[in-house]
Amino acid sequence: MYKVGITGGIGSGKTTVCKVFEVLGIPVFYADTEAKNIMIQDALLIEGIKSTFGKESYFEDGKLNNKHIAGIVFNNEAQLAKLNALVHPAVFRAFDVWEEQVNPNVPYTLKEAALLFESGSYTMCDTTILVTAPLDIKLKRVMQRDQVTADQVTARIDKQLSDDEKAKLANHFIRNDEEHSIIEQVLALHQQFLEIVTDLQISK
Ligand SMILES: CC(C)(COP(=O)(O)OP(=O)(O)OC[C@H]1O[C@@H](n2cnc3c(N)ncnc32)[C@H](O)[C@@H]1O)[C@@H](O)C(=O)NCCC(=O)NCCS
Ligand SMILES: Nc1ncnc2c1ncn2[C@@H]1O[C@H](COP(=O)(O)OP(=O)(O)OP(=O)(O)O)[C@@H](O)[C@H]1O
Repeated sequence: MYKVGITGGIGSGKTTVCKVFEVLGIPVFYADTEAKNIMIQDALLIEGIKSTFGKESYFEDGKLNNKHIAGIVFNNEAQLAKLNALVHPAVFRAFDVWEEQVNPNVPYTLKEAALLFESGSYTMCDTTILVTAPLDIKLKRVMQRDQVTADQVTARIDKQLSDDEKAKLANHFIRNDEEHSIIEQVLALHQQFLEIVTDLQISK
């Protein structure tokens, strides 16, 4: 199955863009959401997180204490590396299981991941899309969506590759600012992917 990786900095709008692809019938694997599911379901991972970041990493009802973990890892590179090393391999495995179960008649699948390039998972995709938006728009969107401060958003931005670095690795681009329509850009890319997949099938 042809695999398209999609990424973008915090608040760039990658999830919003993926919802448009879903309307076109394209299955999307949401790595960030999956990471959160695994973090409350996988007993070994839960143990690893508790022993690394403390028992307060979980509430009594088993829910993840996002704020506690975010407060530690986004202020300390070494702690973030530990969290990534615990969570990312489990997310890679979950993607493989998900791919096996996808309807084989769909033309391609999308993998949405905030850290597609940083984690190296782009190497397992056939092509990639980078969603970009100006910094002031990203800050405004995330502060409004998550009720957080500009400093909290900036702490995460600082832990991700810059858009310039990501652009060197990306194959396709979607601009999600106030001047460009996401829908038109998604439709154009969808058409391109359908043509690529058809060409690949003919040359088989
Ligand atoms: C630290 C956690 C608990 C904070 O939860 P919170 O609800 O505040 O954030 P959420 O998961 O919705 O992520 C929002 C955005 O933060 C940024 N972000 C999340 N994790 C990371 C990370 N490891 N490194 C850099 N940025 C990150 C991304 O832009 C992401 O889209 C959570 O992000 C987490 O468990 N992260 C580790 C897993 C991970 O790496 N996920 C991302 C890719 S699989
Ligand atoms: N073109 C747009 N116009 C208006 N609001 C938008 C647009 N694109 C995204 N948003 C809003 O901005 C916020 C961030 O978008 P979204 O959640 O899709 O970003 P993301 O890149 O997935 O973020 P994160 O990395 O934090 O998961 C959301 O509240 C979304 O509804």
